[in-house]
Amino acid sequence: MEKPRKHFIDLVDKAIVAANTMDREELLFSYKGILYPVTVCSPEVFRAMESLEARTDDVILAGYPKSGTNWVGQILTDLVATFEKKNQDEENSVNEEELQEFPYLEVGDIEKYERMNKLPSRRVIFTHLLPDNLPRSVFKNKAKILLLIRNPKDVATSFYHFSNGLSLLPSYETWDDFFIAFMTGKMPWGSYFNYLSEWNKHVDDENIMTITYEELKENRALGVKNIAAFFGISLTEEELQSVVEKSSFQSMKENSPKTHGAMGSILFRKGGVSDWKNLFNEDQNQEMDKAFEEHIAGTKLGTKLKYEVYCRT
Ligand SMILES: Nc1ncnc2c1ncn2[C@@H]1O[C@H](COP(=O)(O)OS(=O)(=O)O)[C@@H](OP(=O)(O)O)[C@H]1O
Repeated sequence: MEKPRKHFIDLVDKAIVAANTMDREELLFSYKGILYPVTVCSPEVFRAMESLEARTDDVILAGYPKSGTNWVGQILTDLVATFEKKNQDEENSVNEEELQEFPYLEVGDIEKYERMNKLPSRRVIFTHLLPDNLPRSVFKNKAKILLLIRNPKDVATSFYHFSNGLSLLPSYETWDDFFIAFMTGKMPWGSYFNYLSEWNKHVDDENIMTITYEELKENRALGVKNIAAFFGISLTEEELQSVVEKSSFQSMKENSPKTHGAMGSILFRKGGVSDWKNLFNEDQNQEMDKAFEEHIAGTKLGTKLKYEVYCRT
């Protein structure tokens, strides 16, 4: 990921230019009852996505927006690239530049999936989508999925700052306005509580591993090791250590002009745990605690989130 990701940066830059000419009300569209940004998604692309032929050796990262998908995505991309590099003979080596697609499955053009069907393994794919909105072949062909979740108060906090920083998303005059929209699911990619409930139905699938943002924060080296083992990526301690080092917040932020262009300074914001304490008032805390109790507490994903540790005052 050290090389500039031109395709990524170009796509985001074009979307920013388009969004700058639009009214706030025009920025999102609804597809199957869920909102998405018009500048990077479209119904035509969602329909074309069904033609993706998922493979058992695909490396899929699923995470709601702001749960750390760019972070874990970097870890996965680096793990796969390191593994492929040492296992590839020179003659069959492929030009990585030509192979690059925008890493988020649902972002691109209608021909993207036909191109992806021709890419060699292993493909690394990120997505913010609900399980039911993924191409059916993902579950049918038992592609491996790493499900990333983050405590809902920090997700909301991160989403608020991102919405106000990036013109692709509707901005909010106040945190209180954003909080209402978040709690009522009027967010791009839908409600986070619904996201957790829907993915919770798959949590026991043998091809799914769940990891939390907070556990990765606490022990990145262990997280990287577990992720590599789940995908059957066998690397030396030194190689793993290099992946760990390159995925520190500091290192990714410094490298972000090359990897993310203008969006980098907005995306790599604080990269920590508990920033929600700077925004939530007492009523909002109670409202989210109640929603968590109603929708997620007691489920496997709910337990994994350690709400008592990360979300109580
Ligand atoms: N290396 C590393 N370590 C720790 N945290 C990191 C890292 N990289 C990104 N981040 C933080 O992840 C948040 C962005 O989440 P996403 O990448 O899922 O955003 S997006 O929805 O795909 O735009 C966003 O969280 P906040 O800082 O709380 O806003 C990023 O800072």
